[in-house]
Amino acid sequence: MDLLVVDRVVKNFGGLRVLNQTSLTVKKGTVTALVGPNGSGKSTLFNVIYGLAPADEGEVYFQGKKITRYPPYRIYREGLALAFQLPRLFDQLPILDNLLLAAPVNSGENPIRALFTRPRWQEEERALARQAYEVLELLELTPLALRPTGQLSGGQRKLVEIGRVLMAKPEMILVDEPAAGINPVLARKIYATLKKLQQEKGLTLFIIEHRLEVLFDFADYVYLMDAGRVVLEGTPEEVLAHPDFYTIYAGESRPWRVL
Ligand SMILES: Nc1ncnc2c1ncn2[C@@H]1O[C@H](COP(=O)(O)OP(=O)(O)OP(=O)(O)O)[C@@H](O)[C@H]1O
Repeated sequence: MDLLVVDRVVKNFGGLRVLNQTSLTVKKGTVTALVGPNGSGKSTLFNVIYGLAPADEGEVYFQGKKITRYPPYRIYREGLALAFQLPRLFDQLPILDNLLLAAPVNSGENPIRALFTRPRWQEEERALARQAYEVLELLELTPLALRPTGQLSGGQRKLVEIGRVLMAKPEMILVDEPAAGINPVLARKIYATLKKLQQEKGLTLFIIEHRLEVLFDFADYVYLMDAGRVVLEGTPEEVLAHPDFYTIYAGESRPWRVL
């Protein structure tokens, strides 16, 4: 089943056409990769999908519903979340609090209602704490739960950002460069965690990444973008074996591929 459908999307910035009739689909329960040279339009496509930049033409559908001109908060409520490349976290607060603050609004936050519905919001708070600890466990961050988020490494911050997004129990997450600036061992750990989310929680992941040597070991399907268009697609093996892949992607032959 196609969870996300991008249909002939056009996005212009001034005189520059950044997305040029971009079309692709993401199947439910897959890890799908979006790769391409710098400036090919990958992040712009994520911004259009997530409602941060309105499309000039074309449509975006999520679970069969047209979401093209929805604002981000409505898209989030529909079950599609974006994990930012530079995590937006409260550095003074512990990891646990960052997760609790990311949870959808609950009845205890309205002081008048809270006065009359105490048992209910207390139970909600307990359920949220249980959920936050489940997320921490899944990301193997439990020992750091009470550590101020500002003290974490870049890779750990990315995991907390993914945890923050998981608190909304999304169907699908757009992840922009989870391994950027991260050492190879931690990059692999982040991808192993993402794969675990797919396998254990049935999550669908759509990931932009330049670290192909890590990404392609975990992806089920790959789209290669160039100048605002999808120019190649298939399994990682099919895409890597295509004679044009390296020319389009890097303009040279496999310097980064560890065989
Ligand atoms: N808000 C904006 N205003 C003007 N131009 C923009 C804006 N956002 C992106 N662009 C331009 O759109 C083009 C595509 O940018 P985008 O960030 O989508 O590419 P990308 O494929 O994600 O690149 P990278 O791999 O380097 O992150 C670039 O030429 C960029 O300068």
